[in-house]
Amino acid sequence: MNTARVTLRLLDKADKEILRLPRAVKGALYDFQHKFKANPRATGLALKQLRGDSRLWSARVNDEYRALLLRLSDDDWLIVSVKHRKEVYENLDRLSYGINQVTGAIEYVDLQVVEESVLRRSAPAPAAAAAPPEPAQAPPLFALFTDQQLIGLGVAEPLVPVVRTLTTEEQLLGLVEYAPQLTGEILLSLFDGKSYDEVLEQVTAPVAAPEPVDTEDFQAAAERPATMVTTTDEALREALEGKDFGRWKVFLHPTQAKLVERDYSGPARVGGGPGTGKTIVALHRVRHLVQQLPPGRTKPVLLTTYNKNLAADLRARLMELGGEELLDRVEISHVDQLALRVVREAEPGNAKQTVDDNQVLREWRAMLDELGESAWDAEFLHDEWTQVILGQAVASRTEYFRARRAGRGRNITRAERAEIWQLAEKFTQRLDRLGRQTWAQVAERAARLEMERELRILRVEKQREQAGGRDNVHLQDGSAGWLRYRYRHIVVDEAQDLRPGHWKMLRAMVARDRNDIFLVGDTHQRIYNNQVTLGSLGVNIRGRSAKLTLSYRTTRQILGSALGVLEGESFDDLDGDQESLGGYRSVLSGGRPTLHPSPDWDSERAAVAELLAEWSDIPLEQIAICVPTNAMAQEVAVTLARAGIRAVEIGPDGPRGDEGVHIGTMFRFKGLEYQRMIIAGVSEGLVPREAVIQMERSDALRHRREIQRARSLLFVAATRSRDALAIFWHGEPSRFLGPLLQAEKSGCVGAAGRG
Ligand SMILES: Nc1ncnc2c1ncn2[C@@H]1O[C@H](COP(=O)(O)OP(=O)(O)OP(=O)(O)O)[C@@H](O)[C@H]1O
Repeated sequence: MNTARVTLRLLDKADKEILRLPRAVKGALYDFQHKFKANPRATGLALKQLRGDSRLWSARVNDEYRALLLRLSDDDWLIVSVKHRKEVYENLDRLSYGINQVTGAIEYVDLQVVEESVLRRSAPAPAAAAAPPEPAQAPPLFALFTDQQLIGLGVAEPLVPVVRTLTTEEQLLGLVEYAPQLTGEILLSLFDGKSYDEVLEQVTAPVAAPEPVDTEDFQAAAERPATMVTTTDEALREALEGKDFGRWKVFLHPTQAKLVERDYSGPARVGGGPGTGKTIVALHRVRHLVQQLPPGRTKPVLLTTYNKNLAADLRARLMELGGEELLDRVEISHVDQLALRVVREAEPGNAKQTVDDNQVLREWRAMLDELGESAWDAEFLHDEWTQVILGQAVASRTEYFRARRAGRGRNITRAERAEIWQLAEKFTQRLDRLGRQTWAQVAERAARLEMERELRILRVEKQREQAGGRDNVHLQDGSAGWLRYRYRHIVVDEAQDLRPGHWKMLRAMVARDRNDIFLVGDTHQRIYNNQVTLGSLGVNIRGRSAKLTLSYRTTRQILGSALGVLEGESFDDLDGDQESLGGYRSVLSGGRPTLHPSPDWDSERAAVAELLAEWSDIPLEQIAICVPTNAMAQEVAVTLARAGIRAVEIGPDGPRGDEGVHIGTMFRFKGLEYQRMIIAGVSEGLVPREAVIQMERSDALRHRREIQRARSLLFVAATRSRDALAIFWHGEPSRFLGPLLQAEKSGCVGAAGRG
């Protein structure tokens, strides 16, 4: 059989129509693609060119349904739609396809389908999300822009007349559902108030074709990342299987695809707001790197992140993406585990217990109490020790006198440094005596060990070079293993929360070569105090930094409110410069976040239980409740139990059970995602904590840093939700809710379910 020569692809958005097909037709479509690939001209398929059109063909899926295909070249075919037999020939003039001049992507538009979708939404409906109430005769939405401007931004040309008819947000959403991806992004950005220039820069430029576009060359167009297509059977089968079929596996956004496939001359970084698919990009990048490897049985690619939970999630998703075959070439490990392994490998006798930050703080407090030392607080000393002394691998008192304390808060005198040094030394000895070590110590130790190892590797390489490249130099290290870099590529997720020691360790684990380190992260979501400048840690990302801006998770309404939480803060880019969320957007729409004040904590919990009862239309596991403290999480659980609502707490290792609404502190929600989300206890004094508020007078810099961290925590919590977000508080609302409350007062926030 000559199956290899036929290529059959599926265009993004065609799957939307396909999902709506009757089940039996989906099954038939799956069989169809096999038959088609075996022989497109088999009589049963009745392949024929549509009247008067050179590229559009139809083929028989079953008695009733036909696939519409674009013929890209001889035997390269693209499914653009699957329609009922009767509809295929009726509206041929309403079908339009072409290559977008701006992006070079293949676009297919069925005007009939788009117009019907707009019309469906034209019925008078309750006022939608961010829009002001519609006047009786609303003006066209895009009257301010000329056709040429819209087309120049990348709007699909055949849709421009329909765009002209839109007067409401609902109609616009109707169009966006069936329009090519870029058209939707552009129109929603303009609708949300962005200027022409902003859209050009933030939406169009990142996906514009770098070369002049030949609008007749369909095969070249199919290969561009801008054309969102899939080819494999597996992907098509997934697409046919159901609603939640994992589009992330098959239809990367063009900006995502470019980052996945790019060849980088060194370390590269991808930033971007929550839900923009950074993790998805990291997973695809891993697969891409593995595909470039020579055959073998080793694991030269490391995929790492900052905690156990997230690492387990990465493993599960990578398995989904590429199965065992992919996992066989990738080591997945959370970064602390990796560091601990390095330390244990070097010190097999090290049986120390590694303790978390809470335990260490308790130990600091105990020591200060015993010493009768009241001039210093445990948190300050712990941070100073971890970030300055361990973070910069400060080895002596003299070095500590000279150490940089950038971003560390209040200035300290030389005499104070001497005191801190002495206390830190005492503390280290105390931990040693107790047979304990902290994760920061482990990271620093691992970094040192790996850096020494790298030096040995470099020395050997040099000797070999001097020996004229002959391989007669002993390459063995002390443990008799071959001395070489541990990995060929390292991919890091949630990079914003790694410690300096982690970065130094990772840097030394991989040769400084092309595509050595690929990291994704968002500093707006940094929830630990690990601010780093990657350049100073040997990870030079300058000139290889990019940003994703389209959220696939949250609605525009939730995203807008979440951004309000960050108002007034500035954030770094992991490398000493500033980073913004400019261009951050979504094409998903839904209700506005709702605000629920209560007089006290008891009534707030009762109100939470009431809302949950209203939300009984979806499984409880799709809902989460996020609160500021562990104690509050437990209290909410008790209230819910009394109301007969099942709940599970999220611990450090994930949810502690299978059934029920998830409850946890804000720290636990990183990397998670829910259909609906409740954030409770967002009161002043809890978010931010009273202790942080008090710092304003005693330590202004630290106060500012902690305020930023508290904002980030709330931002992370608010952006976990896909469809609905409800914010509860009692007493005075958190200062971070200011912009939301303001918006509500001025009528820009919806009243649904307001408490
Ligand atoms: N190209 C895509 N097609 C469909 N869904 C996508 C795509 N990219 C991402 N998603 C979905 O968007 C959601 C968020 O993706 P992901 O977790 O990778 O985002 P993130 O940027 O890492 O978010 P966060 O910073 O909040 O952890 C996931 O449900 C993912 O499946």
